Amino acid sequence: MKKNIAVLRGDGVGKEVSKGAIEVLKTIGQQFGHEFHFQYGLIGGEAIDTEGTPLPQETVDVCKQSDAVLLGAVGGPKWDQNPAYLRPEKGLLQIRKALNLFANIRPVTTYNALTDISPLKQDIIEGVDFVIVRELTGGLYFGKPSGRSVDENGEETVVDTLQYKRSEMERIIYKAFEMAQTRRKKVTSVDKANVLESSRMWREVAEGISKEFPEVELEHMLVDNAAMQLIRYPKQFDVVVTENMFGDILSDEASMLTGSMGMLPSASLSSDGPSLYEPIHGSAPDIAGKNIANPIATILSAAMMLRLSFGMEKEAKAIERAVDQVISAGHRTADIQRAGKSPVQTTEIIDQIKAALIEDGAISSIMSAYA
Ligand SMILES: NC(=O)c1ccc[n+]([C@@H]2O[C@H](COP(=O)([O-])OP(=O)(O)OC[C@H]3O[C@@H](n4cnc5c(N)ncnc54)[C@H](O)[C@@H]3O)[C@@H](O)[C@H]2O)c1
Ligand SMILES: CC(C)[C@H](C(=O)O)[C@@H](O)C(=O)O
Ligand SMILES: [Mg+2]
Repeated sequence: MKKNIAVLRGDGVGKEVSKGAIEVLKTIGQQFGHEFHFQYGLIGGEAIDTEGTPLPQETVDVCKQSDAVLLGAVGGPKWDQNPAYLRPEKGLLQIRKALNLFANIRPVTTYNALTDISPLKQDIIEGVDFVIVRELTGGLYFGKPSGRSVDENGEETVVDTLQYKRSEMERIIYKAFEMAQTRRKKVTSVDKANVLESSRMWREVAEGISKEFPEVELEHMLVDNAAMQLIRYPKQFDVVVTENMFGDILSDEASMLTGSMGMLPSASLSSDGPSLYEPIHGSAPDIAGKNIANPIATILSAAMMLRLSFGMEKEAKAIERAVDQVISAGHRTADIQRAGKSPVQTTEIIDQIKAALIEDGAISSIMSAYA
């Protein structure tokens, strides 16, 4: 198969981790006979510096012409004091809107080999396997009005608006039910219905859609409780669906069940065009440029791209198996290494994953499973 992949490397570790995903995709292409063409676009801080905007039109065009988009991460202290329209993160929100990436799928799957670095008891995290379905193009991030003003007494006032259309709630909750149908048939809808009107409508919509999926169990959970339950007993979750900002916060928390922010991939699915794949983490300025970032979240995001955008299930599984092999063999970047053991560098673990694909049989074991 021939596929065009738009690559937005972004800032900080975004560049280092996206390199890993590209190299792994190239290896998969060679091994399975696919032609992946990579076209690069600017986004975030780098785009501000060179083009004067966090999302140049050319980048949007490259993405729209692609079959899927791979993104590293944006942001960094250099741009933290910039006005809102010149923040790297603005570019990320704009590309999500421009490509209608309404559904952000964030799978949380723990690796048994990594339970040794968790402060949680092994039986709590072993076998955790759930998905956060985060609404991505609405809510507080996009509601209007938003901004500052000065009232008649000269006092500064600020407003952000949590706004949703019913149809925006319907499509994301529907997606969650569809996914639950193919999994363990449970949807946990997370909201703050004891306070927010938007959450009360969210609950209504969830109840309505659940009637179309009689075999899927629906439960409602308040977001503060959900934050606690994620740590107390994460195995209770199958599909968690929630609005934009709750999903952002809960997924960073959930990443620690897997050991690190550097382990959690994501897919941002479009309603009408190419989808985008990115790690859930940011540009990690504290470790950028040191060759120590964990590229696995981005490599697993590439696997999601193969599965969800290209229908390449075997290829996706081969990557997941290679990652598992490398971690199980004890090769770990600093964020997931045990105290006293020496970590491997970003470029080393990328090479090890590529080697696991080719030499150590991750591909051949997948091929024989499918034979
Ligand atoms: N999707 C994105 O592009 C995205 C996501 C989150 C944050 N950001 C931006 O990134 C910048 C930094 O934000 P932050 O520090 O709050 O969040 P962050 O996710 O960049 O980092 C949080 C912590 O996790 C660690 N970490 C993150 N990714 C890692 C990896 N791959 N390997 C090892 N450790 C990793 C970092 O070192 C840091 O200690 C900000 O400008 C923020 O807006 C961008
Ligand atoms: C950088 C920021 C706008 C972004 C978000 O909140 O969506 C990030 O935290 C993420 O999770 O992708
Ligand atoms: Mg986030």
